[in-house]
Amino acid sequence: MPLIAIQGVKGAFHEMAAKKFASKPIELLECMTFREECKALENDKADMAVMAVENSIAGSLSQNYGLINEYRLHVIGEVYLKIEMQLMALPGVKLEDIRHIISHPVAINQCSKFLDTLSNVNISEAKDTAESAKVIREKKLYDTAAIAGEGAASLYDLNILKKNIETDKQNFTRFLILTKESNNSPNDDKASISFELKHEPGTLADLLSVFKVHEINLTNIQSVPVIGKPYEYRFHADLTWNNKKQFEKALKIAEQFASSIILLGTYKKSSFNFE
Ligand SMILES: O=C(O)C(=O)C[C@]1(C(=O)O)C=C[C@@H](O)C=C1
Repeated sequence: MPLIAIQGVKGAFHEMAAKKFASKPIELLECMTFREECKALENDKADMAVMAVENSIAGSLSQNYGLINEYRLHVIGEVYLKIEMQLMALPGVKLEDIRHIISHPVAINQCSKFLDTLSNVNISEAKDTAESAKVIREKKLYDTAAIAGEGAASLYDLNILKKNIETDKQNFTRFLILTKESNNSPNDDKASISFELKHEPGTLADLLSVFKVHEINLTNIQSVPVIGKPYEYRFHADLTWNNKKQFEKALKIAEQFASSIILLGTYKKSSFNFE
C-alpha cells in the first residue's frame, strides 16, 4: 500500500486527490505544511506526496513551485479535482449563531463572494479545511463554522449550514504528485520543467519558440521569485505533446537559451471535465 504524504488531515481535499491518483487503498501521512511534505519525501518517510499548485478561482500557489525546486523533487503525475465548499457547524447550530468562520486560506479565497454577504463574522485562517472541521468537533465550538468538503462534515459529524458556497461552480484545483526519484515512461505525454533566463531582450520568447516549432503545447507558465536574487525569476512551465521524441529534441535545444533548465518530470496528463 503506498504511503502518501498530504497537506492537512483526513478529510482534506489533498486526501481526495491522493485517492483519485492511486485508485487503490493508500496509507496517509498527514503533514501540517507543504514544507513538511517535502521533508517527508527527503527523509524517505513517504513514497509520494500530493501538492496543490493551482486553483481556478484563487490562482497559483506559487510558493509550492519554489519548494519543488528547493527539495529537487520529481513530478510523476497530476490530478484535477472539482472543489465544492460547504459551510458546516455542530448539529443544532444555525447560521445566525455563527461568529467565527475558519478554513484554509485558499478555501476562504474561493468563497469570498459568499463571505462578503455576512456581517459580524470573523474569518480566520487554519491549516486546512478538514482540520477546521475537526477542531470545531473536538473543542465543541458552538459559535464557529468551518469551510470544508462534504467528506469532512460526515467524518467529524457536522451539519452543513450552506451548500456549495464556492464563488464559481467551475472550481478546480490542480495537484502534482511528487517523488524523490524520477520516473519516465515512453507513454508520457506531459512534462513540468523549470528554468532561469538571462536578463536579455527576447530570451523568454526565444526559449518558448523552440517548443512552438516542435509542436509542443505550453499549457501553463508561472514565474516564481528567486529568493536572495531580487527581481530575478524562475519560470515553471507545463508542456504537452503528441510525440515524446519531439519534446526530448526541443528540450535539448531549449537548454542553450536558459541559464539553467530542469526537467521536473514527465507523466501522463490527467483529463478533467468542466461539466
Ligand atoms: O484544506 C484542504 O482541504 C486542502 O487540501 C488544501 C487546499 C489547497 O491547498 O488549495 C486544497 C484544495 C482546495 O483548493 C483548498 C485547499
